[in-house]
Amino acid sequence: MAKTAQQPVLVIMGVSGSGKSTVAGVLAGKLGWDLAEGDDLHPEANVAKMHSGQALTDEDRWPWLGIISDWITGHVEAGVPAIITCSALKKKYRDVLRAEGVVFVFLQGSKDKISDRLASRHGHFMPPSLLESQFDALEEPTEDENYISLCVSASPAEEADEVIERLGLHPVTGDAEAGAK
Ligand SMILES: Nc1ncnc2c1ncn2[C@@H]1O[C@H](COP(=O)(O)OP(=O)(O)OP(=O)(O)O)[C@@H](O)[C@H]1O
Ligand SMILES: O=C(O)[C@H](O)[C@@H](O)[C@H](O)[C@H](O)CO
Repeated sequence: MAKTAQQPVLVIMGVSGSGKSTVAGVLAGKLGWDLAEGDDLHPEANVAKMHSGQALTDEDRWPWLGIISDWITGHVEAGVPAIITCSALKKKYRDVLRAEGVVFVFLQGSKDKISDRLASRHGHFMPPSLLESQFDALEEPTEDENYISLCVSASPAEEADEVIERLGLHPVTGDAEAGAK
């Protein structure tokens, strides 16, 4: 079971299309917490590379993970609870992000399910053709990591409520249900 610190930082992780941005947005609204979108922190060259249909390498990802890690550390040190999205596909990437109070929220879904979602998503730089490489890179979190995993079959509001309930968080609305409306 994941340990929840007084002022946690949640890293919403998973392959492209698993719903990280969507769930993080709903959660941040319900909790009233700071939110950052990991995609917005990529160096421009990374975005251009993905847009052109090429998967990122470890070398491409390190500088980006460094920026995300700094954002996390800033919040941990200031004692400000927060949510950030980051694919965090490999254990060695999560090792860079891990800090006191960090909880990984892994959005887990089948390739078919996520592929359907990507097929109906428009206007995003990440092409659906890269999904295969995302699953190839994925190393699911293991027991020694502070994480929970969520099956991505519920609505975004239900998924957010599940995170709130399982981590014992407190929505600003006073009631997880009320925030879903
Ligand atoms: N719980 C859900 N139920 C149904 N559709 C969802 C759900 N969560 C997200 N979606 C849809 O799936 C698509 C992918 O979601 P989203 O963009 O949030 O994923 P992501 O993991 O942030 O992707 P990326 O890493 O590529 O930015 C979007 O079109 C979104 O509207
Ligand atoms: O690690 C990676 O390959 C990248 O971070 C991708 O996962 C993208 O950032 C994102 O998912 C696309 O929208």
